[in-house]
Amino acid sequence: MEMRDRLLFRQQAYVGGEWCDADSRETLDVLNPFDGNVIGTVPKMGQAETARAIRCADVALVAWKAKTGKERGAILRKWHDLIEANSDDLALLLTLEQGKPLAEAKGELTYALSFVEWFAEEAKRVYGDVLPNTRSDQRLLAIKQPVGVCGAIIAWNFPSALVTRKVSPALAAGCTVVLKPAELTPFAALALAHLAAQAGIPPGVFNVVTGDPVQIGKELSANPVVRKLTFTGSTETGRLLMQQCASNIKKLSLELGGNAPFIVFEDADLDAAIEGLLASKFRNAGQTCVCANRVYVHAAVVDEFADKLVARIRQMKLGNGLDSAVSLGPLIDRRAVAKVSRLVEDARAKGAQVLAGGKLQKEGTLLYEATLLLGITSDMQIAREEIFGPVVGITTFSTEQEALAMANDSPSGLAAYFFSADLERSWRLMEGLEYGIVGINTGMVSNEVGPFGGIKESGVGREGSKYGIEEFLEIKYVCLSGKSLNTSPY
Ligand SMILES: O=CCCC(=O)O
Repeated sequence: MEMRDRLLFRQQAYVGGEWCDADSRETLDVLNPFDGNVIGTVPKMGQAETARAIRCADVALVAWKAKTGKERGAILRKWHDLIEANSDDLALLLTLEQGKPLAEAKGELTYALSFVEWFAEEAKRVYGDVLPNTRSDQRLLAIKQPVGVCGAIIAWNFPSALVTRKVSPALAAGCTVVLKPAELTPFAALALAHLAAQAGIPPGVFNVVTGDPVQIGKELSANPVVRKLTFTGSTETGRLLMQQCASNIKKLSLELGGNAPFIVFEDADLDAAIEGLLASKFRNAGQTCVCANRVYVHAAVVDEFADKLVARIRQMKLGNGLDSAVSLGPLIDRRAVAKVSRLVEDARAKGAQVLAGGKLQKEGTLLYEATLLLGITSDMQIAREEIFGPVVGITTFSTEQEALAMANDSPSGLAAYFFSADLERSWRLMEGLEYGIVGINTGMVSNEVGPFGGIKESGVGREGSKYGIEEFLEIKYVCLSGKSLNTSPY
């Protein structure tokens, strides 16, 4: 399969409107997770190049924030249209570097586009407020202004959608951005930067630096010119970035790990629950922060649920994402395989039944089979850790209180799901779940309209939605005082 426009395959970083190499000329190899072949290389940049990109973003900020929201929105709309026109190529690139099946890669592009479209429109809807006076010789206002230069660091699991979910609201608000894609999946972001340039996003407004995550992350958090850092990735890295940003009290948005409970009550539509679980759990081979992670099924229906689920799991085809029959791609790297294998082996050793999968399809590959484990208990590692792989582990419960207590027994608080036909129970559960996102009778909650984000150790801030642009705006309170204001004859 070939790309129609090879120019989208950029192997240099994009800084201040120029395509450039690392000062050292060093590069990093990017591998196809399906076969381990090198797809290409990107510059191994560090602190100095990041500082340069920040300076470019700072210079570009003056003119970009001076544009009206409508003008910025129109440029974002052009970016949207170019991404749409090139989405087959972009999806191909995504499958090559990330491994997800091509149909899912196309789905990710649609999802990525939804954020650009949404924030192109939101750009013109940034309102302030006229506040009630406390004195008759004063007038009070709250106006909203762009935060300034923003750093963005994204994960490897959604290399396109995470770019647009962060960059579109930032640009819409009038901020400029220096983005670091994941070392494992940099090409999607570079292709999007290429299209941004074509769309007329001015030099320096959107910069992409590739390379050493530690050095780039340190500079983006320590450099005082960067006024906000937005990050998607692990809780561990989020905690470190939060500490680094504390030195200059930088504004932060963190989309961190989840450990989503998925509860199936005895009154649920079991077929719908199975479809919901498959959609949630096996999206991107289970490598999604909102994936169902701990599955709780009521004792009265667990056997029927497990039987039906095994049948559906056995229909899944694992392999090369470019093969149209494949519904499950490889894991991202050896570390991911090691983690999934450790969790499955620990559960098996402690008595879990393996009803499907439970191993690599072939040693030496990253192809981990869709797996179903029954009899998960709280002493097993899989009951506490985020799996980030195609493994369903079922725990049985008997009462609503028990299910809710187990669901909330986690330091994470991103997404939670449950299936029930009982309206009052649904309302109770929705309120009781300590999560930023709740899916009721669905396993798919992500879209541009819903505020995406977590509570507890899953992060701070919200992305997408009407709230997403607020993360890139500061409120300025204005108090205008004047003697003639209270003597005005009008
Ligand atoms: O894993 C992070 C993003 C997942 C999503 O946006 O649904």
